Amino acid sequence: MEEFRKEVLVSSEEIEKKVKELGEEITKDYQGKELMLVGILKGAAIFMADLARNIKIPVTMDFMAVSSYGNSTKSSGVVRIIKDLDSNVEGKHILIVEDIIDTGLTLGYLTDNLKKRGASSVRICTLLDKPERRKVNVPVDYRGFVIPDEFVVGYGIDYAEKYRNLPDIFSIEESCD
Ligand SMILES: O=P(O)(O)OC[C@H]1O[C@H](OP(=O)(O)OP(=O)(O)O)[C@H](O)[C@@H]1O
Ligand SMILES: Nc1nc2[nH]cnc2c(=O)[nH]1
Repeated sequence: MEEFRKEVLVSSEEIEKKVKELGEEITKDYQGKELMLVGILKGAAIFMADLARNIKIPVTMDFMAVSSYGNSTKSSGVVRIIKDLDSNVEGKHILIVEDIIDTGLTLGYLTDNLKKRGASSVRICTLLDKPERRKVNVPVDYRGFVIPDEFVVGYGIDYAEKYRNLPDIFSIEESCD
C-alpha cells in the first residue's frame, strides 16, 4: 500500500466487538423465525462469515453478486445481477448483509427485487454506512459504523480488487510525495 497514505479507521478489535453485538441483536430479533442471510459479493464475504458465526439461531446462507451499469445510468439505480441466489426466498425472512452502503442504489434495488420474489421480510445489515453520499433512502436495520465520506479498504473491501484481506479497515488517500 506504499502508493497511499493510509490510516486505520476501524480496527480489527473494534470490528470484532461490533460484529458480536450485531449478532446478538439479530439472534434476539429473529427467534423462532426462518432466517436467510444474503451476502453481497465480494465485499461482504468476510463480514458475512464473521457475522454468521455470531448468530446463535439456525440460519441459511446464500450470496448474490451485482454490478452497476456505469456512471451515466447508475443514478437510475439500475444494477445487473451477476450471480443470483441458488435458493427460493418465498416466505423467508431475508437479511441482506453488506459491507458498505454509500449512495444506497445497490441496496435500494436489491431490497425491491427480493420483496418482489415473495420474501416475508427483507432487512438490511451493513457494517459501514456513509450517509453523506446517500441518493436513495433505504432503511438500515442493523448498522456497524457510520463513517465519513472517505475511501476505505480492508475487511473485505477492495481497491482495484486488492486489500480485501486486511484485518482492519483503512481510509486511503493518494500520496502526494
Ligand atoms: O450504496 P452504493 O453506492 O450502491 O455502493 C455500495 C456497493 O458498492 C460496493 O460494491 P462494489 O461494486 O465495489 O463491489 P464489490 O463488493 O465486489 O467490491 C459495496 O460492496 C456495495 O455493494
Ligand atoms: N472500496 C470501496 N468501495 C466503495 N463503495 C462505496 N464506498 C466505497 C469505499 O469507500 N471503498
